[in-house]
Amino acid sequence: MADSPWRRLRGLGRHLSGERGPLALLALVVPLGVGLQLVAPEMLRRFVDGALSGSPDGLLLTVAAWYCAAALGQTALSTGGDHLAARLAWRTTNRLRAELVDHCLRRPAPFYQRHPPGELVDRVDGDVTRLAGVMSSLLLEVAAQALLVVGILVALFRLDQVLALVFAPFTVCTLLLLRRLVGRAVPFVTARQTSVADLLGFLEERLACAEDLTANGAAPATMRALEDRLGTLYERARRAARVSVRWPATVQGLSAASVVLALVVSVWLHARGQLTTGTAFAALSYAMLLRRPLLALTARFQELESAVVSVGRLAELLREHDGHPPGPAAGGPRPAAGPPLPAGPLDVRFDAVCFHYEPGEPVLTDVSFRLRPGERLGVVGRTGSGKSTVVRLLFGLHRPAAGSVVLGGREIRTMDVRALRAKVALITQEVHVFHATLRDNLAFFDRSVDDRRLLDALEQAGLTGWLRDLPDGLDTVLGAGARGMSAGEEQLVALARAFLRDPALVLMDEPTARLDPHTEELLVPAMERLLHGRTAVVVQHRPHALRHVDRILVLDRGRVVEHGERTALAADPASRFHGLLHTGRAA
Ligand SMILES: Nc1ncnc2c1ncn2[C@@H]1O[C@H](COP(=O)(O)OP(=O)(O)OP(=O)(O)O)[C@@H](O)[C@H]1O
Repeated sequence: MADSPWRRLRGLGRHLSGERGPLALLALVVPLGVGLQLVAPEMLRRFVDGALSGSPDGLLLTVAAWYCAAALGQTALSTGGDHLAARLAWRTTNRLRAELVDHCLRRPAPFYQRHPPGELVDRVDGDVTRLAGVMSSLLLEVAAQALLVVGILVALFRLDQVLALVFAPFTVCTLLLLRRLVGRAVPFVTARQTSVADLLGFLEERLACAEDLTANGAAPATMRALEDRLGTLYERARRAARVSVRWPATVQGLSAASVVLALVVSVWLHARGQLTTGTAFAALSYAMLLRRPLLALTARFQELESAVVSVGRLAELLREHDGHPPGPAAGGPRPAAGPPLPAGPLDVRFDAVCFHYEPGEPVLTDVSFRLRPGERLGVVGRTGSGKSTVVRLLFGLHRPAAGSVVLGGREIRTMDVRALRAKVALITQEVHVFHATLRDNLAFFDRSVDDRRLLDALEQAGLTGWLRDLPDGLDTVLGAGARGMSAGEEQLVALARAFLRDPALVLMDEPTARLDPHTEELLVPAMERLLHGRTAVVVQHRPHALRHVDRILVLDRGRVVEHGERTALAADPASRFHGLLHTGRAA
C-alpha cells in the first residue's frame, strides 16, 4: 500500500490547507448537482406514467418544467463547480510549484549534477501542470460520480427492490475492477515520463552550447543522439498507451452491459406487471446515468495514470535531502545558529582534510593550511589536482570526508549555509547574466539595495565608463536576447556583485580563464581592489596572474606538495612554484 497511487494523490492534501472556503462551497455544489441529476429520471417516470394514465395537461407541463429546471440547474452547478475546482487546483498546485522551486534552490551542487535543468523544468512545470489538470476536474469528477453511483443505487432501490438487487452487485464488481485497474500502467507511464525528462535535459544542454557544437562539427552526432532518445520515447509512449487503452475498452463493454441489463430486467418486470412503463423508463435512465461515472473515468484514464506518476516523481524530488552541506550527517544534529562570525576578514584553516566525490577515488588527501585574517592564498597545480575542490569546500558546496574546514574559528559543517554564504563571495569563470536589468543582475533581484551602493560597486569594479554607455543605465536589460556583453564585462559584473556584498572571504576559481591576456590585465586592478584587506583563496592555472597573493599552495594529485610565502617561493629555484613561473612546469 506504501506506493499506492491513491495514497500518492492523497499526499497532496496538505497543499489544500487554507482553502477551506472553496472546499466547503465545492462540498455543497457537488452533491446538489448530483441530486439534480438523480431527480431527472424521477420526473421522467412521473411524466410517462401521468401521460399513460391520462393526467391533466397542466400537471404534465409542470412535471416537464421541473425536468427542464433540473437539467438547467445541473448544468449551472457543474459549470460553477468546474470553475471553482480549476481555481482551487491552480492555487494549490502553485503552492506545490513554489515548494519545489524553494526545495531545488536549497539543494547543493551534487543535486544539479543528478538533475539537469531541463529535467527540473519538466518536474516543476510539466508534472505539476499534469497534476493541476487532474485536481481541477478529474478528482471532482471522481467525487461527484462516486456520489452519483450511490444515489443511483438508492433511487433504484426506491423504484424497485429487484432492480436494486440486480444492479448493486454489478456496480460493485465494476467499481472494484476499476479500482484495480488504476495503477496498472504506472510503471509504463513512469518510464515514458522519465524519457521525456531525459529528452528535455538533453535538449537544454545541447541548445545551450549550440555554438560550440556546430563549430566543432558535433551537430550530426547530436542529431543521432536526439533520434535515439526520440526512438526510446516513442517506444515507451507506445507501451504506456497500449496498457492504458486495454482496460478502458473492458470498462466500456461493462457499461454497455449495464444498459442491456436494465432493459432486460425492466422488460421482464414490466411483463410480470411489477413495473409501470414510467418506472421502466426511469430504470433505463438510471442505467444510462450509471454509465457516466465509468465512461468519464475511463475516457481520462491515461491522464489519471500520468498524474499518479507525476505525484510519485514530485514526492521523490522533495525527498532528496542527501549531501546537503554544510550541515550534519544524515540523522545528526541540525547546525546550531552558534556565535556569529567575527567582523572583518576571516581566518581560514584546513586541518588534515580528505575528500572524495566517488568512494574509493580520493580527490584531496590530508590537506592542511592556515590563512590569517586578510591573507591571500594562491592555489596552483596540474589539472585535476583538486584546486577547485578546495574552493568548493570553503564555499560549503561539499563536506570533507575527514578533517575539518574552519572559518573564523568555526567548523564549517556546524554553520548555517546562509550565514556562511553571507560572508563569502565566490567568483568563477562562469558568470551567469540573467535576462534582467543591470540593477537586478547586480543585487540579485533585491530591491532594497539602493542605487548609491550599486553605483559604488560598479565604480570599484571599474565599470563606470561602461555604465555611461548603457542606454538606460542601471535599468538596461542584459542577458539573452537583450544587451550583449563581452566575457571581460561579464567578469567585471561578477566582481561588482562581490563588491556589493562586501565579503569577509573572497574565493576565486580561475576567474580569468576565459579571457585573453590583454583583457585579463584590464581586470587586475579591480581584482586587487576586491582582495585588498580581505582573506582570499585564488585558484589560477597561470601562476603569473598571482602577483597579488601572499602565499602559495601547490597541489599534486590532491596532496599539498608545497606551501609558503609567494615571494620566497618565487625566488627559490628549487621550488615547484619557481618552476611553474619560469617553465610552466613544476620542478
Ligand atoms: N562533481 C564531481 N564528481 C566526480 N568527480 C569530480 C567532480 N568534480 C571534480 N571531480 C574530480 O575531482 C578531481 C579534482 O577536480 P578539481 O576540479 O578540484 O580539479 P582542479 O585542480 O580544479 O582541475 P582544473 O585545473 O582542471 O580545474 C578531478 O579528478 C575531477 O575529475
